[in-house]
Order: sequence, then structure tokens, then C-alpha cells
Amino acid sequence: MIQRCRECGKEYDVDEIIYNCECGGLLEIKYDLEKIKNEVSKEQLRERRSGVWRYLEYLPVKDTNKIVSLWEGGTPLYKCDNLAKKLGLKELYIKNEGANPTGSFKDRGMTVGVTRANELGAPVVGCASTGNTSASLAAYSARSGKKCIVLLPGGKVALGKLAQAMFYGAKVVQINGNFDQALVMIKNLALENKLYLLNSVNPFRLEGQKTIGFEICDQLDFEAPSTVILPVGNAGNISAIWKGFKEFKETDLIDSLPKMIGIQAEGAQPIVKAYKAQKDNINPEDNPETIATAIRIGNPVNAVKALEAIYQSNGLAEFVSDEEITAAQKLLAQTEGIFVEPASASSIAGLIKLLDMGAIDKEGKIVCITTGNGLKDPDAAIKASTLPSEIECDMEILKKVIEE
Ligand SMILES: Cc1ncc(COP(=O)(O)O)c(C=O)c1O
Repeated sequence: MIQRCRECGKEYDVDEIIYNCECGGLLEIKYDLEKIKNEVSKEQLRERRSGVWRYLEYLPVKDTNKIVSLWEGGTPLYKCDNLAKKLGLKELYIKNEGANPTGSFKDRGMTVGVTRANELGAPVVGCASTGNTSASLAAYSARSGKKCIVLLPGGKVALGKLAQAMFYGAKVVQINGNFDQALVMIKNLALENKLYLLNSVNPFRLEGQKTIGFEICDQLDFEAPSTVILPVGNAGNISAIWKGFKEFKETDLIDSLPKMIGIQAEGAQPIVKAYKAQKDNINPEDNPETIATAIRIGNPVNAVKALEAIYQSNGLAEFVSDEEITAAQKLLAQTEGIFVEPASASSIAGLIKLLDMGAIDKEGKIVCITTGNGLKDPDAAIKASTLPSEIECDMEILKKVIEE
């Protein structure tokens, strides 16, 4: 197991604390997959408890006594026949990452990232966040007795996430700026050795998140779906999940790979613009804006990895408007009983838009990943609803109201 630069190929020991290669390239964790292939079988995996650590051989941990876990992963893959019927699809699934311990997929990354911090003996961890990363890191640092520092874009974090970060005991700092600026600041602190950085530029975090790909195949009886659709912000998750699918294929646990489709919000779509121009990198956007605050990001650090995942998988990237996001959020809640936050609903909104455009095979096995729980952002849901009026305690009035 080593850290390797995906630009120049330079290798670093896994115990070296480094976030980018000397050449500026992004790092990736590489394994001896031939060895893993001989070590684990589908049957052995199946005998283990579900969750991130079911896939231990594929994870960068040396000392299992150092694992920090809240039993993350093992999230449901719902077959959504009501929504499939409405959209004219043969097979549609929702992988609901909102069912993780702190309510988002970030927990998969943090169990591995904070375990790594434990192995390295780092007493302080930190991140910049649009909300969910901070909630998750705060929880895992509390569990491992570490100090946690989080930088948030002031006034732009959903209430539930802010409440979580504060309540788990993190030192929360709001800046008068956006996520991209917060990330530059926290990274500077990390480079001055003030903390161990757990944003998705840290390749160890992405190793935990790749288990979403593993788990989808596992839940589909070791078959890959034809298409995976998910929201894209800082672009770590799409890169991580693609890595997961590729590693399962290279170790013969699946025999095909899905198309990876990334969805961004109209007001924050650097990756979509790069994809549409068939470029390998983005032009950062200075003033990202969307109701889906989790993906309100103009300069995603993992953009080149994400674009590679999209091109390699023969996938695509598309944007959706805030109105489309809210409509999809409601539709999912009201047809399948799954309440997700706005960023997560962008994957459903993207599916609907791409179906209208004729860009999706209706006969395929489609998985939409919903990345965060709807309770994270009650304001968004309340704003999109008509609040009930109060009535007198009178049975006749009540009967009239429920018939309306
Ligand atoms: C709910 C939710 N969905 C999607 C994303 C985007 O993930 P990524 O930054 O890995 O692209 C985030 C990131 O914060 C998120 O919180």
C-alpha cells in the first residue's frame, strides 16, 4: 500500500503526511490488488457485518485496534418501483446515505480518515465544510478524543449540520467567505502542522467513501448497476466511488462497470462546463450559489479525478436548477418515503432531466445516490411547503379541513 501521485507517478510512504504531490498533483492510495484477490472471496465478505469495515482488505489501515467507528455504512439500497413506474424505468434504486450515523456519506470517509489520524498520533484534526463534513468530523473526533476545528462559510450552512458540529464539541469558525476560501485557509493551517486535514483532498478519506461502490455491488448480488447518478460538489465522492467499482472489477468481484453521472447545481457547475467542453480540468467559479448548500462549491479540488471518472466510465455531467431540485426532493419523499436534503435530490432531478433529454437507457439498472438526510436542512423543506393553518378544536371544522 502506497500513496501515488496521479499526475507524475511519484510514490510516498503511507505514513508520510502529505496532501498533494510536490508537483501539485492529487494523491491516490494504491494496493496490491492481485494479493487482495487471493485473500477475499464474495462468500467471506458476506459473512462479515455490513458496513465500511466489511471491506477491510481494501482499506488503508495497519492497526485495526486504532479503528474509530460509529458503525457507518451498511445503508439501504431501496428498490423504488413507484418512482420507476412514474418515470418509465425498468429498475431504479436509491442508495440512501442519509442513513449513516451523522446523516451523510461523509461518515464513511471519516471512519477511515480519523482512524488514519489515530495511527499517525495526530491530536488535532480539521476541515473546511459546507456542513456535512464538519458534522461528521466533529462526531468522529469526539469519539476518538481529538480536538476538531471546522471552518464554515458564514450563514450558508444548513441548520441541522451547524447544530451537529457545535454539539459534538468542535471549535466552529464561520468565515466571511465561501467554502473554497475556507478550504484554502484550513489547508494553510495543515501545512503549518497545526492540524491533520480531513477534507477530500486527503486520499485516505476517499478510501472510506469508495465503499459506497462496493456496497452497491454487494447489495445487487455482486453485479454492477448500469448507471450511477450522484451530486457533485468538491468532487471527492464520484472519484472515490469510481475507484471502488474499478477495484471490485480488478479483483474479479464484478465483471462490468457502471456509467458515472455527476449532477451539479446550475449556480455551481464548473465540472459540468468542463465536461461539456470535453476538457480535463475546470475553470473555477468565483461566486457559486444554490439552494443545495452542500454542493455550493466553485473550485472543486478533486475536479480532475472526477472528470477522469466520467470520461473513463463513458458517463456524463449535467446541471439542474434549484426549482428542479426542490421538485425532485418532494417527489422522492412523496412517492417513496425517502426524505433527503436538497443536494441529494439533485441526483433525482438530474435523472428526470436526462430522461427528458433521452440521455439515459430506461432498460438499465439505475442507482441514484442520495447523500444526506432531509432533516439536515429543515429550512429548505419548510420553505418548499405550505405550512398548515391552525384550527379551533371543533370536529366539524376538522372534517371540513381534511376533505379540502
Ligand atoms: C449532502 C451532500 N451531497 C453531495 C456532496 C458533494 O460531495 P463531493 O464534495 O464529494 O462531491 C456533499 C459535500 O459536502 C454533501 O454534503
